[in-house]
Amino acid sequence: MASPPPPSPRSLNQLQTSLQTALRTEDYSSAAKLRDEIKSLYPSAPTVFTFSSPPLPSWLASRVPSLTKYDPTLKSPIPSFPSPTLLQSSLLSSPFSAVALSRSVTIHAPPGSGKTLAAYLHVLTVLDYSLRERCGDRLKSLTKSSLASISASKLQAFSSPSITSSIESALPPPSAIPGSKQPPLALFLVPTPALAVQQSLLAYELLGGKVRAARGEGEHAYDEWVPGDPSNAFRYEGPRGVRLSCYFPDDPPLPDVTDILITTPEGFSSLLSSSPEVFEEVEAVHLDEPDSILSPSISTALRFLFARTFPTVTVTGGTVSFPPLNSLLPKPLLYVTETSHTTELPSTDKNVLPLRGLTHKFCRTSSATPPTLTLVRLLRAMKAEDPSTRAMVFFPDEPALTAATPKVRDALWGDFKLSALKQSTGLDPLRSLDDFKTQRSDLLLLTAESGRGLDFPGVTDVLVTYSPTFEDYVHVAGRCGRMGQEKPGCVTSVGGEAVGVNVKGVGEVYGFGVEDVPEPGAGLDVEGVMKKVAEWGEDNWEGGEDLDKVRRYLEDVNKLVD
Ligand SMILES: Nc1ncnc2c1ncn2[C@@H]1O[C@H](COP(=O)(O)OP(=O)(O)OP(=O)(O)O)[C@@H](O)[C@H]1O
Repeated sequence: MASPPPPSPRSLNQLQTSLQTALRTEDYSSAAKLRDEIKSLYPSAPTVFTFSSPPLPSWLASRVPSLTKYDPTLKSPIPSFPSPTLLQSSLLSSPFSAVALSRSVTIHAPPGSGKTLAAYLHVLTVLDYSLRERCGDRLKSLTKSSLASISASKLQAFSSPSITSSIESALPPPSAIPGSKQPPLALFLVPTPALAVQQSLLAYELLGGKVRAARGEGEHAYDEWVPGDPSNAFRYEGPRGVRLSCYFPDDPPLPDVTDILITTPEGFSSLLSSSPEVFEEVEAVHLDEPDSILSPSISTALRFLFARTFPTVTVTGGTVSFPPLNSLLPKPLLYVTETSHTTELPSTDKNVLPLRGLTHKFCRTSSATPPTLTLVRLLRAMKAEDPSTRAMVFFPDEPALTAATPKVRDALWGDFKLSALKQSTGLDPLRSLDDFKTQRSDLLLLTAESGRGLDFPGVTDVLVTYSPTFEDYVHVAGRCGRMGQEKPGCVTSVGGEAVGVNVKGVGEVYGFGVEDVPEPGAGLDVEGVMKKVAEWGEDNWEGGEDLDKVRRYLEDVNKLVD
């Protein structure tokens, strides 16, 4: 059997994050070294150093670098997007304004490389004229009809962007817009409701909104409303009052005025059958992760839509099967990767991208130890070695996730704060996501399906408890080691022999080696300690720590062994 390939180089995501940190902290000598390292690894990659490059409308070019995000280790917010990633650079330096503005762009890059922002930049550039015209007309008609009576706060609410969603209540409700119907100009199709909400918040901020939240704890506490914050609405020059809607099946009807619709394939199908007129003015369509959203019926519906409204189509994917996509998309196509932009059709069916910079491990569970016990022991060992461990554990489906959650929560009490993302049965999936995102929890249990495309800061470890498809492995592994994270990511598969064979198979296709790690034991001589405790009596026992370990061992056996 072929020996495993050498370990991947330091991840591009990590290098770019370190470069942005060096620039922010004005450490220019490190910045120069990092820039040279990136250049030597990707000599032919097109580079654009700022968002102020020609294809972006000026309001968007100034908005993007002004947005800020929370970093738990710092007192004040830091820029979310100080400069383009290599992928965004590649898109910005491509002839997208000339070739692809009225056609399609496929953006294909590894997880965590900044595809989402790239897609929104592209779609908002395509919509620039129509959005400004629509929003400008709405404001004009409001001020004309009621300028004398309109209050400053009403005007402000009207000219701020808004999100309508049945599952997101953190933002103020949109003010009513009098007058005729204005159906969506853009349709975003994403795999899950959670991802739709996550993306709508990005779009909301790009379009002049600010997601207000008290962040941080103790000495790091601050309110995101910072006086003079460059991302506040006063400095925003783009279209005002854009209406975003996240729509899901069984939601109330879509608001009459919706400029941008973000939905799942199920939401799209349900709208298409109940009110097809909603799609009559669509100028731009974004398909996120085509491999997971394009069923035959969705493809047929989209083909019909493309033939009627001739939209520009933007596709983003970490894994992309090209033949079905190419037969669906309007021509000509532009293919953008981190290192190239080309109109040449990719020669392979699936463009395989390296999963750089991640460590991949396999822990084989013996038949004597239940997998959940091994999982718990692994997580404990990770936390003991590095208290900043933040982990995501993937289960094959919701029943397996639901069965494991209470056991893992009890067993790891005191080690981890746990959230579980149960898409269909959970009480509040968004609450779980928010807890993990804002670092109120440091362990998230979920399924590959519900975790598609979700972005969390600082995830050091991903644990996989089953044999995913090769594509799913790429997606779940890609939840750690993302842009914005300097710590390396580690993916550990836990299970029987078949799980090991599967992950090693993925490694052969994607070019990474898999390290075998031993199953963690109880960490003590249980029988020896029990014997001594029996001899000495519990009250006279002096090896206190060992006794605690024995107690924990017995608790684990009770809770985790079925
Ligand atoms: N220019 C930038 N500078 C700094 N951080 C960025 C930049 N662009 C994106 N990011 C951050 O990088 C992280 C990953 O981005 P994003 O979620 O777009 O990745 P992706 O390629 O869509 O991943 P996936 O395939 O998992 O969906 C996010 O936290 C995002 O905010």
